[in-house]
Amino acid sequence: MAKQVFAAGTIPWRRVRTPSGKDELMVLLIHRRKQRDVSFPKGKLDPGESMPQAAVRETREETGLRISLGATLGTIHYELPGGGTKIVQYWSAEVSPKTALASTFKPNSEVQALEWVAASAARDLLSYDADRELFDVFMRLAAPGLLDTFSVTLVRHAKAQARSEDQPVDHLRPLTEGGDRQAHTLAPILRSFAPKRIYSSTATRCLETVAPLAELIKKDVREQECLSQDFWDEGDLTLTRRLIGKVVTRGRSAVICSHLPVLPDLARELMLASGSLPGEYVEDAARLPPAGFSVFHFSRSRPGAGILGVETYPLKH
Ligand SMILES: Nc1nc2c([nH]c(=O)n2[C@H]2C[C@H](O)[C@@H](COP(=O)(O)OP(=O)(O)OP(=O)(O)O)O2)c(=O)[nH]1
Repeated sequence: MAKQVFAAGTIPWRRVRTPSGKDELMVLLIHRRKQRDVSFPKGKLDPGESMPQAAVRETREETGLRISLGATLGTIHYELPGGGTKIVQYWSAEVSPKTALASTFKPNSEVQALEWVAASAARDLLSYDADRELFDVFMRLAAPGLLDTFSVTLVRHAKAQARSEDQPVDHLRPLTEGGDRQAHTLAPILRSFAPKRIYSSTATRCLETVAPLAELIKKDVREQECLSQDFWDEGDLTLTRRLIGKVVTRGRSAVICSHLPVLPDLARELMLASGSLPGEYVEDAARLPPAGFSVFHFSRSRPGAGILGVETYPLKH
């Protein structure tokens, strides 16, 4: 099979007030020294690194900006001059005034200059067709004002020990050693989406799955009975619906950890709370292996505009 090279990146954006008092959307372009081209920040994955982590790291290395990931923009593909295909996954990334001020960028051997340009002028400045197609996806979100996004990530707990004589209570089963490794692998990946809240089923295997994330981002885990399998078995979704409604209305990124049978209902509630179109994508996003997760993106100002994108990660560790 022809060589495939994986990379990840972002389209950093911000709004700037013009002298006439209007907000203008700006995007960040990078001018690379060696390639003499104009593109967006991105780069190859380090060994064992996930796409979301690489996108955040590469953006920081190339621009000095500490961003987190917004809406998924999908992947672009192009043939490399030396043979093989490059596959690059992108996200939009909002750059707040504080983040922009804290940039540590200095022209270096790779990136010669950074250029904030009006989004209306950016397309013509890009060097490559693939980047122009990516930019068109970005503008399809920007034009109707859907760039300010938040995400809700549904996580299936990591691999848990089977019920045994030592631990006969399902609710109290801990993670296996491998499950614990999965939980630690998950934490920095989930951090890429900057969750502000972590909700979990009260089951030990779910709490242990999000514990490393909670430690990493210094947030408490909000234990929710309604996310547990025991509660779900009783068949009343009233509290689950209330929780998902609250998360969507709040409009801030959240991680929710639960169990395989509960996840399809959580995904469906996300669909209903945001007035999204039904479809197989909802069930697909809930069919997760242990420690797998799906990130649902919504508009912050108009969550009722529906799910803007879903990305699913079956964690292979
Ligand atoms: N960035 C980019 N490069 C492209 C595209 N199409 C295309 O032929 N190229 C060429 C330019 C370079 O000669 C070659 C490799 O560039 P590259 O940006 O993918 O790879 P790189 O190793 O320089 O950089 P990186 O992945 O570490 O960021 O591919 C495109 O759409 N985007």
